[in-house]
Amino acid sequence: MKNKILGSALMIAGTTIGAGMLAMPLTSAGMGFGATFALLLGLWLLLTYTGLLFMEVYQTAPRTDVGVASLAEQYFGMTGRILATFSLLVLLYALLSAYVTGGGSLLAGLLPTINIGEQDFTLQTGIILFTLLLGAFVVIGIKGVDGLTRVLFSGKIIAFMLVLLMMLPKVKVDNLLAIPLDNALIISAVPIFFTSFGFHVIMASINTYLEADIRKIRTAILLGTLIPLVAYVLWQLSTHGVLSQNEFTAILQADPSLNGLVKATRQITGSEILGEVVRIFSALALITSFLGVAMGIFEGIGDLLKRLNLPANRMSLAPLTFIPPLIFALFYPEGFIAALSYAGLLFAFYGLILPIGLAWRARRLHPNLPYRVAGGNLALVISLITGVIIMIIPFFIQWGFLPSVAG
Ligand SMILES: N[C@@H](Cc1ccccc1)C(=O)O
Repeated sequence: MKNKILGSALMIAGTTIGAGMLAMPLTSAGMGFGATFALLLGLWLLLTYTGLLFMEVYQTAPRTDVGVASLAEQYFGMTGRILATFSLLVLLYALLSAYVTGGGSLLAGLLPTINIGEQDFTLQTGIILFTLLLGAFVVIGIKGVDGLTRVLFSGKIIAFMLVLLMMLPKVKVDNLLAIPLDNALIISAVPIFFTSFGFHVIMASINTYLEADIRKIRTAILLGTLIPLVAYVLWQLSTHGVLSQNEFTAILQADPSLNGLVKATRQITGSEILGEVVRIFSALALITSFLGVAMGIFEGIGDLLKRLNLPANRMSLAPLTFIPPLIFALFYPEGFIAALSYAGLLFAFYGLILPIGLAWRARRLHPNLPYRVAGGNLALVISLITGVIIMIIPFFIQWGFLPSVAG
């Protein structure tokens, strides 16, 4: 029994820790550790809260194995179902695009320069190779992915420990005390930090797996979100503490990508090995998330095609899953952070506004549910306002009202 709770907590932590974590140092390079820490705590609280809201609403589901789209239909009719389904699919596509651009950038850093005519195609080659190699596992099926994930997940933990072990002793207090270059950067970074705490796309599976047992799910959510919080704080402590703000932002200006992070680590610490350990850790984090999200799209589109009575086999699903993110990545090979910001926009809907709406309705219709998340209407309203603000931030950055973050 205990095992299932722990397993669920690890699934939540595994889904949470991904590209967002890697993007964090890039986006927070200019905002100092203090503000970074406060932002981490606030967003952790917010997203744990909405995770619990999903669970509160699940108490009213007719069976233990209904998906979030069915819950949305139960409370908001067909419109609810369509909005939930499409926001989820577009969210997953945006995430996959981020993984492909990020993974491609890391892989390209290892390739020799590839020129076609005058043009440098190294990055594009990295992107295509990354997608083909890993996409193949997804197309072959869940068995291949399960095996690969186990190996990679252990590797990811070991690499992370190594990064911390090598970086924490080099932390300089002066670097941690650096004040933000511009206070508005803190607001610009919110969508990325927010997306880093996302896991809510697996709430339905967790509910089914733990047989809708509220106490178990609650423990799994709390533990599963605390692990990423601790990991993020330590990761930010090392990057902010080691990479001095001025040097780091200067290197990122020249190369605002994950490869830039690797370069900065190598140059500032003077350690070739540390740079490569950061590269390996980043690659493993991207690959494990890529596999999970790609499978999610594969299944989601499969369901959709079947509902529309269209053929759903591997040969039709593979291009539908991988071509859209590949097109994005080839057109915006440096769009790692941009793709994550789009993901943040959709996730603000799926992970905040949707559960708030569902809980609001559920509380009116079933006032005496055994479990209710603390905070009452005030918490619902504050979270809703935060969700709307998070959705607006990327537009404000685009219109020049807010400074843009690296990438
Ligand atoms: N938290 C994940 C992204 C994610 C967002 C929303 C839901 C699921 C996953 C990451 O950092 O990569």
